[in-house]
Amino acid sequence: MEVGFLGLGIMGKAISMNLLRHGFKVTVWNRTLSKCDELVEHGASVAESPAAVVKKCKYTIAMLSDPSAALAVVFGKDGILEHISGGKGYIDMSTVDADTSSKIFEAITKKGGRFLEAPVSGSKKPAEDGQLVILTAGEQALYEEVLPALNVIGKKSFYLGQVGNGAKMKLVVNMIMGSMMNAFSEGLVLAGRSGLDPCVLLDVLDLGGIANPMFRLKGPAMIQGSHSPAFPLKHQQKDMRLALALGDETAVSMPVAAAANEAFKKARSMGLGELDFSAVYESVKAIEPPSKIE
Ligand SMILES: NC(=O)C1=CN([C@@H]2O[C@H](COP(=O)(O)OP(=O)(O)OC[C@H]3O[C@@H](n4cnc5c(N)ncnc54)[C@H](OP(=O)(O)O)[C@@H]3O)[C@@H](O)[C@H]2O)C=CC1
Ligand SMILES: O=CC(=O)O
Repeated sequence: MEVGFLGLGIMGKAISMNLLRHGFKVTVWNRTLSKCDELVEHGASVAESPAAVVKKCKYTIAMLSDPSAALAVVFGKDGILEHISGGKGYIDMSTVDADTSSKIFEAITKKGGRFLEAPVSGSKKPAEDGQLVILTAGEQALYEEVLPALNVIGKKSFYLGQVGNGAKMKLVVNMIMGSMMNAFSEGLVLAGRSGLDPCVLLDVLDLGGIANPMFRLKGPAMIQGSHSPAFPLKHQQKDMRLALALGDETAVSMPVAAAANEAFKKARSMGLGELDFSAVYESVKAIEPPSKIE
C-alpha cells in the first residue's frame, strides 16, 4: 500500500518510520524540508508540497501540530485542496477541535475527496512501536480501506461515527490526562516539602488503585528534573484549551481542567512549552514556600 505522510514532528516521524518498516511505500512532506532526510535514508520518497503528495498518493495521512497547521496544509497555497479529487482519501491524525475537522471534511468532500479524522492516544514510544489508540470518525468506507495502515500504526482503532466525534473523544481523553499530570506534580512536590521521599511515593502509587502507565513512566524522570519532550507541553496546553472550549459549548463545568490549563499556561510563560508536558512539575516546584509557615 502506498501512502503520503504530511508532518514529520515527534509523532509523524515515528509513525512514518513504522509504516516504512512494515513495507509501506511512503511519500513524505514536512514544512521544514530537512526533516525529510532521515525518512529518505529509510526508503521514503519526498514531495515538494502537500498538493504534490496528494497528487501522487491515493491515501494521505497528516500529523500536524494544531488547528492552524491542519487548516494551512489543506487550504493554503500548494495545499491538499489543489489536488484532492476522485475518491482520494485524506486522514488527519492531528489533535484538533471538531470545528476544524468539520471545515476540512466539508472542503475535501466538496472537491470529490474523502475524509477520516483519526487523532491518536499514546505518545512517542507507542508511535514508534505501533501501539497507538486511534480514534477515527468520518467516512466508514475509507476507514475500512485504510485499516491495513491503521493496524500497523495502532494497537486498536475505534470508529466513532460522524466527523467531530474523533476530535471530541481525543480532547476528553487529553483533558483528563492533563488534569492528572497536574495532580501528580502537586503530589510529588507536596511529598518532598513534607519531608517524604518522592521515589517512595511512586512505589506507593504504583501498588494502589490509581497506578497507571503515565505515573510509572514519567515519575522517575520528573523527580530527576528530566523532561525530554515526548508530548510537548505546548500541545497539552492547546488540548486543554480546546477541551475547555468544548466544555463551554456543552455547558459542562470543569474547574479542575480550568486550573490545569492555568498551570500549563504558567509553564509556557516560564519557557517550558517545548519540553515534555511533565515539565508542569517545574512550575509547581518553582512556587517557593514562605520561609516560615504559620
Ligand atoms: N507527541 C505526542 O506524544 C502526541 C501528540 N499528539 C498530537 O499530534 C500532533 C503532532 O504532535 P507532535 O508530533 O508531538 O508535534 P511536533 O511539534 O513535534 O510536530 C508538529 C508538526 O507540525 C508541523 N507544522 C506546524 N505548523 C505548521 C504549519 N503552519 N504548516 C505546516 N506544518 C506545520 C511541524 O512542521 P515543522 O517541522 O516545519 O515545524 C511538524 O511537522 C499534535 O496535534 C499533538 O497534539 C497526539 C498524541 C501524542
Ligand atoms: O496526546 C498525547 C498523548 O499522549 O496521547
